[in-house]
Amino acid sequence: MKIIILKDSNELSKRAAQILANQIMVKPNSSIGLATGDTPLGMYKELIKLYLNNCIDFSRTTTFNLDEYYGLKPDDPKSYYYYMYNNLFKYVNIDYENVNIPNGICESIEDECNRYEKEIEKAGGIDLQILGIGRNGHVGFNEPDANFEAKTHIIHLKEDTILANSRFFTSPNEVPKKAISMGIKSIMRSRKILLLAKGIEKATAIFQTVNGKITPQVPASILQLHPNVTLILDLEAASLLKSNEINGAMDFPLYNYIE
Ligand SMILES: N[C@@H]1[C@@H](O)[C@H](O)[C@@H](COP(=O)(O)O)O[C@@H]1O
Repeated sequence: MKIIILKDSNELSKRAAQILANQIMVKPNSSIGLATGDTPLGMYKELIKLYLNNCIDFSRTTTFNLDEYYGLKPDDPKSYYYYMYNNLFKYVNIDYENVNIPNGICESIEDECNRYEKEIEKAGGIDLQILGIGRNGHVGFNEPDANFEAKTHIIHLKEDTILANSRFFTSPNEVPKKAISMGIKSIMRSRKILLLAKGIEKATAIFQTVNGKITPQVPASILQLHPNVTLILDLEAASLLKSNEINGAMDFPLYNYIE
């Protein structure tokens, strides 16, 4: 694991956008795995700026979103389709043919999950997967007690996730109880992974991800087994990491990574 600690979320967003833009510059037909939530919003803003400055061309890029709420239509303002459209896609030259987001209103969940995995395969796998992290250590919507062998599947959301995500809804009751999410196996097959975390409420999950034992109770801990993972953290999310506790996760003492 490579860990980059930056002083605030603006710096985090800029750095993440630079890494993503570099991936597309080096390989214009890259497949990029995208995440939603509050954390990557700044990165999407930075990507739009880079696009408007002619620094990035999305025309040959394929995207795969990690997840979608089950039961929400794409035009529902709470859906992840709506989020992606309004926070990135409508501002850049992405070809909608190349945009993939699980269909939250599919007739058959099984068919939809199989279809999604086939699309990832057809695209040649994911080159760079962006991840956020839940405060309980979930990635995508792979909740604690995760099945590390799972590909795209339906997930029953935990109470903590429903509560945490209720900030985007008018009340916790409105938050869908299920979601379709790429599984841990789908995520672990990505060639590179970039996990972003900011804020003190992510500090424990980050500590466990980097330093804890690999366990389905902390789904993100499986990333310790991935050969090419970079964590970009702000100071608060990194605040529980201490250089002498990091178990070789970093090549250098922590302070070398604070920029
Ligand atoms: N399914 C998403 C995750 O992909 C995201 O990482 C998490 C954290 O979101 P935030 O960045 O808003 O804390 O929220 C949701 O549960």
